[in-house]
Amino acid sequence: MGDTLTLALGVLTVGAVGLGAWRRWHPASFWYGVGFPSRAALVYLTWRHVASGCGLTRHRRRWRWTLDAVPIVGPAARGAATVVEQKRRVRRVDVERAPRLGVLRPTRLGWRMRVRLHDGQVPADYERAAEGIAHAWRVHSVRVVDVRPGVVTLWATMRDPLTTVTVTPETGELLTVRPGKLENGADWVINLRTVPHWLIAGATQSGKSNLANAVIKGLAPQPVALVGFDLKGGVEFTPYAPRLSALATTRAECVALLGDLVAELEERMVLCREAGARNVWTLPEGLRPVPVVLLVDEVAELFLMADKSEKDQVAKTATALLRVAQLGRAFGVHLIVCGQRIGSDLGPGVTALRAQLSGRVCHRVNDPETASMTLGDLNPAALEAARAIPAETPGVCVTAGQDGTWHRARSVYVSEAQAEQAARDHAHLTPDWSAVVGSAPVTRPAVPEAA
Ligand SMILES: Nc1ncnc2c1ncn2[C@@H]1O[C@H](COP(=O)(O)OP(=O)(O)OP(=O)(O)O)[C@@H](O)[C@H]1O
Repeated sequence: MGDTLTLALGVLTVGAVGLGAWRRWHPASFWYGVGFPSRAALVYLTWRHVASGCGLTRHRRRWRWTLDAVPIVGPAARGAATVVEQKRRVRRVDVERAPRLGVLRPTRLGWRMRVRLHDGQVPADYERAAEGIAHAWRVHSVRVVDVRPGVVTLWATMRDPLTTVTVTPETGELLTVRPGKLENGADWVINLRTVPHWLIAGATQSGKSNLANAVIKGLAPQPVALVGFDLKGGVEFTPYAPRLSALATTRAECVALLGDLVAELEERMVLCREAGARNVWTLPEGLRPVPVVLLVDEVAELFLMADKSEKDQVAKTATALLRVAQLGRAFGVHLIVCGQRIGSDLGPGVTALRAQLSGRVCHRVNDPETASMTLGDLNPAALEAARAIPAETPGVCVTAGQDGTWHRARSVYVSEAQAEQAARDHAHLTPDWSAVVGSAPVTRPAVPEAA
């Protein structure tokens, strides 16, 4: 029995050592052959040491057989034998108990397994230990996911899936786009019907515009009205004008468009009330108004004022944007708000708006306050992950939804040319602003000359 066990452990260890060399030239083959069983065996066999090193074990008093009563042979036996006779064979001793591991389940990029928490432990203990566990298991990262009472799931990934991202933003589903990949290898999906409004923060060159490109490319083929607020003088969104129902490039134009949208929301409210529906999605299909997605680039520009004369305009903008955010979920108007810096110093309107934007994306940011504003109220661990995003990986971000989960993610690279092409290809789907809001267009985007 002992020999068989030794042989089995030997085979598994040799397999694990061989695996290192094997993976170097053929990473895709990791889970075949000896890779999976040997890795699983190593995880289970070393778990007690790993848990001990990461401070996750607990000491318990247990009855144990001891070697105290084994007779001593050799020169020391003389004189000692009498003492040994008096010792007990079974004693209560301190033993270190590691948290119990569940079944190791392979995933595309690694594995996941449940861990039963010791009494008094909380998931945060495992979040703190995750980096240590990742080093001990020699994997890219370990994340704590799927927290249930008394149990957490550890998700280990062998390599960073965000190094190269290849997905198509178009999903074919209304108000749903697939802008990139999540760290666990799954597609990153933004469903505006589930999470209606999004706040996207990021320093310059962090990948905000690229994400907006992916969103535009994903939404362009859908029967939705796209509206742009581009206070960088229109340089970001003007190229997509063929697919935009309206574009505002100054604050005055934004105020006018927001006025239109608020009036439209009020009309949709009346429509729903008369039809006995609680929201536009429960209306009969023929009555359902076209969904509107409002993209705001550089939100700080909406709130900053150079002098007191702009105070009224800023207050109007903030109130209207807040109303759109509050009422939009039920009445099919969605906000995607981007900004380099989002801080309470921009005014109380920003904090109130943030509370309504339940979807959050935080790229690399320059100041901790922006990261806290974007993620801090949802999950402090996500905040740490966002602060650790390096400058050399544009597009990498931390995304959090209203369900409390968060992920590292990366948007797929969508060049301006690709997004422009998508806007031109689907220009025929652009609803006229007057048809959308039932009023004459205040701001019609100038369609740029085709190259
Ligand atoms: N997901 C990505 N994959 C690869 N490269 C990316 C990705 N996202 C952005 N980039 C590259 O990073 C650079 C900056 O991206 P982007 O223009 O989107 O940043 P930004 O945050 O909008 O910057 P700014 O605020 O200055 O406009 C671009 O050259 C872009 O090609």
